[in-house]
Amino acid sequence: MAQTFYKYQGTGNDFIIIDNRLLKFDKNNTKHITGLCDRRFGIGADGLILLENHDELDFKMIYFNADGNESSMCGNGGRCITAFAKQLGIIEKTTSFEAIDGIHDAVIEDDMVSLQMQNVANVLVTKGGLFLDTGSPHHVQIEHRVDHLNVDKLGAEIRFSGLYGEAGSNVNFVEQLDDTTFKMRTYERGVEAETLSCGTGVTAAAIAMYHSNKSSEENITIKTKGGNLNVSFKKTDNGFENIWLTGKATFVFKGELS
Ligand SMILES: N[C@H](CCC[C@H](N)C(=O)O)C(=O)O
Repeated sequence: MAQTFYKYQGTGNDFIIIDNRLLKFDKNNTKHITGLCDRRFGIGADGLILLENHDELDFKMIYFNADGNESSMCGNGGRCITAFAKQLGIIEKTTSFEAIDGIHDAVIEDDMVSLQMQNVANVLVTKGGLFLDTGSPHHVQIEHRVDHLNVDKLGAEIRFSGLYGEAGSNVNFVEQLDDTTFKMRTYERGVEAETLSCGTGVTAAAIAMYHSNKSSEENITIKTKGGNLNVSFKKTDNGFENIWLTGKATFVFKGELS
């Protein structure tokens, strides 16, 4: 029987999402996942997400980058799978689900989804910027103007520089607009190109801007090519807690895998 797929986008970060509660999808077929994510020979997406059953929670999220490899947490994907779970009738307005970095709560209101992110204990100084892990690893550096940057080139140089070992890191370029607003572009590991937004990256940038005293607010708006995202958090003695990533998550179309 053909498998149905759903295409979602969260502020321009786009995903193929599949209801895999019957465990029929071959997670080890990297070539198949890469093919589905290919923008010419396949459906086209930055990543592929599986929704599976969980013993106690509403569902489990499994995330693959467009390179076909299972990856670390995807913030925009977490927002989109929440909207997908509502579309399937698994949840109403709130949920708790498990992802690779732990348990996430989320709240959905119309097409806006707020996703709680894992706490962040450390923000490290690195070559040219800051490094932190918000469920995925992120290099964050401040630029005067991000619009004119060659993000694919600069991002790849940092991502493959060895600065972050074999695993590498996502790379974020941030421009300050005012005390609570920043513009940002991201080179995404595993997509190996600029994406229109990156949820864990936006979260990292907001925290990095507060950490470096560029903002004094615990509620920051990040403008990305794909749309605006909001990050709220609480600074505590243990770092950053009660971190919420909020933005639109939209169903685009559904189809059948051949
Ligand atoms: N490419 C990332 C995972 C997806 C992150 C991004 N799509 C998000 O919304 O957080 C990585 O390999 O670390």
